[in-house]
Amino acid sequence: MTATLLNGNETRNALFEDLKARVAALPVPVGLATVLVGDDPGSHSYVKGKHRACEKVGIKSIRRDLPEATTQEELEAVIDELNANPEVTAYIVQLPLPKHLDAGPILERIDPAKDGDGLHPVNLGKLVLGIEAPLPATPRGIVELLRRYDVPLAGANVTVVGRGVTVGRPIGLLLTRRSENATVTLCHTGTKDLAAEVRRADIVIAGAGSAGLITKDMVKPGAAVIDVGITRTEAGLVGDVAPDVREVAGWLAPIPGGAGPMTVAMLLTNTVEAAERAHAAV
Ligand SMILES: Nc1nc(=O)c2c([nH]1)NC[C@@H]1CN(c3ccc(C(=O)N[C@@H](CCC(=O)O)C(=O)O)cc3)C=[N+]21
Repeated sequence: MTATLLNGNETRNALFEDLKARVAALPVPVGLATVLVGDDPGSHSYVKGKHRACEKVGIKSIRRDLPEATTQEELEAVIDELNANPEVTAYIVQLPLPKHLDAGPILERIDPAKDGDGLHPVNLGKLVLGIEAPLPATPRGIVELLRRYDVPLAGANVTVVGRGVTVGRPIGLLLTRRSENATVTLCHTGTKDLAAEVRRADIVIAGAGSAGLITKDMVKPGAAVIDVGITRTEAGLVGDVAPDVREVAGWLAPIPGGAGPMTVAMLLTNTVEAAERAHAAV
């Protein structure tokens, strides 16, 4: 028995079709901007993917590519410009920023209504409170992927590995909403017995960024396993989930082709929803 593939590429394509129709139905143009500082090859490749996605959906894409030597003040001025720019429905600042820049004040400066990532402090606060707002893109993509494949969520025991702000911290907030009703355990480097926590999970979400951390012996037969821990090596992308896990898992969202494409789909979904909200408000 080998795991059913949770196909993020196919699911993204289906979501793009839906978004394309929603963009076409809006009386106003929709625009997504990216801010990229420096020349990290990984970041360049991700940003390129986001612009390619915009093209497919009919969203105007706007790029602000800045040199490595950009100062905090210069970057803040770009944020202010994008906040004020009526062509920009939503945008993201590609992370990580170069070491001399302080990401916190930059991310807080983004207009929360234009937050493509759903990671602005105000929007994370709204998620805690259950108030509608842009949702964290990767967690939202994971929940959507599980739903599309009918992986049971209500009452499921979910073990999340990794407490990062983009995945591990917020995904529990999504999965424990009444509409999802899962029970969530958050594991991290201080967890006493990681193998035991993973072994009792119906769903494992691995976003620690530690290549091959989740091994076959740790996974309950039939469990759904979502790999979100990208490590770039000479040989290519490696996930947190060891390749032979597919022999025991019931479902597997791999790297590549799982949560990554879903993140891009949800960035665009947040953008279209921001346009729909802005339109409804006038
Ligand atoms: N402000 C910000 N927002 C982000 O959403 C953000 C970020 N910064 N910094 C970096 C991470 C990483 N990330 C990915 C998006 C898509 C794929 C993706 O589509 N991956 C393909 C493979 C792409 C490839 O081959 O490079 C896949 O998994 O199939 C992966 C990773 C978004 N991030």
